[in-house]
Amino acid sequence: MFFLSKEFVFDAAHRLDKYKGKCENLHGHTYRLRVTLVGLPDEEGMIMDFVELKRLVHEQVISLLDHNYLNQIIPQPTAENIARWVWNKLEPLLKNERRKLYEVTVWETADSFVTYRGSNDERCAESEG
Ligand SMILES: Nc1nc2c(c(=O)[nH]1)N=C([C@H](O)[C@H](O)COP(=O)(O)OP(=O)(O)OP(=O)(O)O)CN2
Ligand SMILES: [Zn+2]
Repeated sequence: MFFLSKEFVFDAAHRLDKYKGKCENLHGHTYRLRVTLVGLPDEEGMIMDFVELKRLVHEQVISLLDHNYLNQIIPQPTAENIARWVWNKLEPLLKNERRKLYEVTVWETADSFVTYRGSNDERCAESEG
């Protein structure tokens, strides 16, 4: 099995509702996003063409989030909720008979990040973003 990843960067503003601290105030981050697929190469030797993955993630995610106010798009936009939102956007578009989305990682700062691997891993009832 192969794992294929591509990373992206976007800048956005957010605030965390009911957060007791500085993050309740409007502020921004340069977010980093990593999308990872798992699968087997096709006859061209690719799980997925990096060029096509870049196009898809830009179209479905980056173009919506970059230089935007995340609270207008994702309720309570923590790194967790952003990662799940990205997963929900991309998962149906990436799967075929040889590959599927494996994980989504969102860095809020250089040393703070969350990885999401889909609803099978979730144990809590949550509101979908
Ligand atoms: N589990 C989570 N915890 C926090 C999140 C989150 O998304 N998931 N988000 C925040 C805030 O957005 C905050 O901006 C992040 O704060 P922090 O990690 O402290 O980042 P800083 O760069 O501001 O850290 P400094 O050490 O002050 O430079 C909070 N928690
Ligand atoms: Zn923040």
